[in-house]
Parts: sequence; C-alpha cells; structure tokens
Amino acid sequence: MQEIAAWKALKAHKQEIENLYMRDLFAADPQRFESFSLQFQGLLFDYSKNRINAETLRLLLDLADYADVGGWTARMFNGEPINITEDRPVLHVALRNRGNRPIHVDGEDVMPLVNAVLAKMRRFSDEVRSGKWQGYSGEPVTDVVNIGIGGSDLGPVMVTEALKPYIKPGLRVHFVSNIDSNHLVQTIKGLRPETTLFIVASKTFTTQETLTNARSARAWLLAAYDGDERAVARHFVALSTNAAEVKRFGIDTNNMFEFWDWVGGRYSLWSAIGLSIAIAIGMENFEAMLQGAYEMDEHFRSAPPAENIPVIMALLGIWYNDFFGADSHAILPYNQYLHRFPAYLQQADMESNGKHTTRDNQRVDYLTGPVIWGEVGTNGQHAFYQLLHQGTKLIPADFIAAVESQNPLGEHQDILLSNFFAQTEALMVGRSEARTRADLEAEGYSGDKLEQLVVHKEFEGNRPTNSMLFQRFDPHSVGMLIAMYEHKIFVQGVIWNINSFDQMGVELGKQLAKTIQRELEDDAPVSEHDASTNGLINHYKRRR
Ligand SMILES: O=P(O)(O)OC[C@H]1O[C@](O)(CO)[C@@H](O)[C@@H]1O
Repeated sequence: MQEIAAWKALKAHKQEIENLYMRDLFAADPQRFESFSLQFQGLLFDYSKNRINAETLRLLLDLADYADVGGWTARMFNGEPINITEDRPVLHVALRNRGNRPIHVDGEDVMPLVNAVLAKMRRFSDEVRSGKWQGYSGEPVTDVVNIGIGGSDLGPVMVTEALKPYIKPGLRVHFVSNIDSNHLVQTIKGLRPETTLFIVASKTFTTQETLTNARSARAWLLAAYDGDERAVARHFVALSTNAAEVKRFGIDTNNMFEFWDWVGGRYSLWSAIGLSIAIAIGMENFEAMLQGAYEMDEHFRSAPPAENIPVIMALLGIWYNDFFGADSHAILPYNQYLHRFPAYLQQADMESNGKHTTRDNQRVDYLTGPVIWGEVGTNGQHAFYQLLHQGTKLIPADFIAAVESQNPLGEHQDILLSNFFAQTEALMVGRSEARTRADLEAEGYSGDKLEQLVVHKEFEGNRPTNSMLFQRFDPHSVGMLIAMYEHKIFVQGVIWNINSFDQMGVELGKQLAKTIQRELEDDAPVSEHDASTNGLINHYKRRR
C-alpha cells in the first residue's frame, strides 16, 4: 500500500493538514458546513468538524477509486462470493431488499427464500403477540428469552433496546448470552416456565455457550412439566442455518426459522435472527426497519462517492487511522435507548476489520480496523470526555442524536441537545491560551495561580467529530443507522484489502478452551501449558 500513488499523496498531504486548525478553516470558509455535510431521509450528516479540506477529500476519494469500492459494492450486491476465505457471497442486503430485485446465488434467486422466512416470522410473531401461540399448559407467552451470543445476540439486544418504546406492553424480552451461569439463572429467576418462550439463536448451532445455555433452559422447562418432552415444541424455537444440528438438539425443525450461510453472524439481525425483535415490536415495525436499511443500501449503491454517507464515513476513518495513527474511534449516541449501540458496533466493526492479512494473503503494511468504544452521552461526558478533550491521544468520535425525543419531558431534550452541540464545538474550537487567560482574569485570578490555571485549562481543540442528527429514532431510522455503519465497515475493508467477512481470529481461543475443559474433568495438576497457564489452572483445580 505504501507505494500506491493515492496513499503516498495522502501521506504527503497529511504534513500540510497537520498544522491547520479547523477553527481557522471554518473562519476562512463560510460555506464549510454546506460543503462538508450531507442530508438523506431526515438524517443530517455533518462532517465539517474534521481535519480535512477539499484536497483531502479529493485524495481520499482517489484512494476509494483506486481500491475499486464501486466494483466491490456491485459485487456484494450481485451475490458474488466476496467472502474469499469461506467462499461465500455476503448478502445481508438481500434480507432487506424491499424492492425484491432478484439476487442470485448459484443461479437461484434468493428473494423467494428471504420472503418466505419473513412471512413465517410474521405468522409466528403475530401468534405470540396475540396470545394465539400458547405454552404447553395453554397459557400465552409473557416472556421471550433469546439465547445466543455474538451476532446472534448483540444485534437483537441493541435493536430491542433502541426500539423499546415500540415493545408490546406486557411482553418482556430477555437475552442470555454469557456461559457464566449467572446470566441464565438471573434471567429466568422471576419467570414462569409455562409462559416463557425460548428462542435459541445460532447460525452454526454448534456454539458452546449457546448450546449449554439452551440445554440448561430446557432442563428448567422440563422440570416444570415432570420431564414431559412434548412441552419443548411449545416453548423452544430455533434460528439457524443448520437444520441437522437443530434436530439433534431436540427442536422440531417446524419450529426452526432458517437463514443461510451468506448471512454473516454480525450482519444477521435482519434475518430470522431478528425474531426476538419482530416479536417484541411487531412485524410491521420490523419491516419498517428493513425498509430504512434498504433505503440506506440504495443510497450507498447509487450515490456518487463524494455524496455517499457510508463512503465518506469510511474515508474519514481511514484518514485518522492510517495517516494520523489514531487507534480508536468513539461512538457516542445522545439517546438512552441506543445504549447498546457501541457494544453492537464493537463486534460489527472489530470482528470485520480487525485483520492483518490481505485478500492477496500478505501481511498488511498499514493499520487496519480501529478499537471501537463508546457510551451514551451525557454519561460519557462525566466519565471519559476529559481524555477526549485534553488527553494525548487523537480520538475521532461519532456523535449521534435525534431532533425529537421519544419521551418529551420539559426541557430535557434541549439540555441533551445543547450538550450534543457543545461537545463537538468544544472539541473542535478548544480554548486558546489568550481566551483562557481572559476568562480567568475576569474571574479574579492573578499571579502564579493565574499562570498555573492557564496551562491546565487551555484546550488545544482540533479534535475531529462527525455529527449525525436524525429527526427521530424509530424503526425506519434505526434501520438506516445500522446499515450506514455496515457499509462504512465494508468500504474500509475494501480499501484495506482485507476480507471483512470471516472471523478466523476467534477460533484459537475456542479450541484451547475445549482442551482445557477436558483437563478440568479431574483434579490432577496440569503441566502441558506455559507456566502461567499451568499455574492458573492448577490454582483453580485446587480451590474449586
Ligand atoms: O450464531 P453462532 O453460530 O452461534 O455464532 C455466534 C458468534 O460467534 C462468532 O463466530 C464468534 O465467535 C461470531 O462471528 C458469531 O456471531
């Protein structure tokens, strides 16, 4: 990559930009906000508070062009096997292809399959919501427990939280992911087996955590029905690509909602994996979410790169990641219901782009995916924003908010949004030494104390942010928001020339855990590992 002309040009350009202050760029160009912001379906995406000028954007767009982002996008949407290590297409976009444009995999249009599963989800979710679907003792479902992990958990959790105001009153949705028994036990503590529906969500249906939790949940259910196995069919459904394993587990495949290997786990909330969402908020709302994602897909597929929100987001991320060495990126939603969005994006982004091998099987010679982290504003402000403002690290951040509150209450929304606006302003403008001095003098400071505080209270500013302002968070805009980030991740993967759609890096730990689990079956000390691992295991064995 270092030899690529577009890359070299950006490297050289960074030397110029490095010494420029955004506040000066704003002062010099009254049109900067207009030039560096985009609007789409009620979303205002303002990226003017970035360390860029028109030339930066031009060079970044050259890089996208060099990497053939347009070509890869077309290949993804056309169902070509762009997941090159697993030899699969990457078609989460087919799951929300509301225009029903045919998409072929191995010569077969997948849209009838997608639509059939959506129809099955509609029937089932309507039945559960209306009380028509009953537990084994004839009672309606009051509690739905989704058992899954990673992509079979984080997306549904995040969306059911984001769309909580849409959840049917009286219906409770729970999520169990961790193998730690505390998670399952604590979740089912207050539940009645007779009114509980378990959704076992696993693409592979071989994931240790999920199957162990599901087996324990099954035992809990059967204990209430004197071991009568017939109860399982009324209280367990499965979401999977693997019918054989579902059957082996003991779930009737009539109670299975299918998806396909061309849906990546972390991109699967749009598939049957979203069943808990559909039950919680209703299929109409689930489909409104698909529609929002579809509109973002169409924008991404058709807008020119310079007007394409996911492309611009991706390029800005690469600008800081690769040319400024910024190794993390903060996600800061100013909406309480989006509190799981940073966690969701951690998997979506880091499992996709945390890779060091190129699609040409070479070790990369540049930095790839950043560390993704974040917290809802204003809570984050009272926790880690100190470091964002005055720390020694450059941390680009996305600020996400909506104009309307879902629960308007007095002045809360204006206060929330004033913080949203103020933070990006403060991060960009900072506070100069002269201004700090003047403010402190006005407060009556002088002498050594004044000099000390000037140094401590000065902010250099020039810290980059994107602001994303939606009209409101509803199923449609939440669908748009998620799809927007999915495509940002895709574009970055294309430019970094990595396969964003496998997850080889999680395998080794899983394998080692299996070996160690066998070693824990008796109390004999182990000696086959390194001294640290032996020491830890033996300590546990002695004391458990
Ligand atoms: O849906 P499954 O097959 O249970 O996998 C769960 C998760 O495990 C992972 O493979 C990582 O370990 C994720 O990619 C996936 O979302």
